[in-house]
Amino acid sequence: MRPYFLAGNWKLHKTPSEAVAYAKELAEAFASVTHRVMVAPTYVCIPQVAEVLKGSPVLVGAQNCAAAESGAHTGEVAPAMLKEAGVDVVILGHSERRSIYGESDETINQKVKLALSAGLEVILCVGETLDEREAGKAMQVVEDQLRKGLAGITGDQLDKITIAYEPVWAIGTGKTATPQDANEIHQGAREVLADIYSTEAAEAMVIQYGGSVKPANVKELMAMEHIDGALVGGASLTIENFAPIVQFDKE
Ligand SMILES: O=C(CO)COP(=O)(O)O
Repeated sequence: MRPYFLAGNWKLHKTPSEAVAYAKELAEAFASVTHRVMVAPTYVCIPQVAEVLKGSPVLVGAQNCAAAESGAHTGEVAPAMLKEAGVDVVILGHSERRSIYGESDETINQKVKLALSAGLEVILCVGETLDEREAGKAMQVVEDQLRKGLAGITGDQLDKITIAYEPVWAIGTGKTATPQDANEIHQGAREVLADIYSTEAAEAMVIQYGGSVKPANVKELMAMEHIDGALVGGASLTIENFAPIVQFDKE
């Protein structure tokens, strides 16, 4: 059985004081949570949020990292710096990093390698745009992003990697892929992973769905065979929305 992994990506939201107050609510709400849970604040909030979540099962995420370990990279934060600041998991290859900041698969692959060597876990995001979906190329895009993002990553590193399938057209739009459509891509992604690594390795990999996940649709998404969790944006920003998502199977 793959463990469910529910993650919140706060994107460009919450000041340090707001983040700390919210982290306290999360620590209390998820003190005895059974699934894996993570929240990813902005860089400046990480040390304080990590302090609040110390001893809690809620993992600390970062939304990005530098593609270098140190040096002349103004404005960047290196994976080892994140690790020391209390980060457990880094989200890489998010569609907003790809589209707004022009990150290529090669840069993302470099980040994946550096993050793993710094002792961080990685959530590697993949997903097609609306044009690509309408052209019938969704699976092809996802396959390409997986192969390039994981280039040079060995089978024994896979337990530190989660894949997040986030169709770009479903992010922040209120449009969700149907559970069946999402499951189909997740299954295809698992077949790609089986081809690169092995069936056993692919079966063990956690694949999250992301894109307008909310309390009202989380249950049916999580019921699908190949959907093992969620990467949540907007609905991860309040306890009212995030708690029922994380505890989707609680009566
Ligand atoms: O991009 C996302 C998470 O990384 C999804 O965002 P929304 O849940 O706001 O659609």
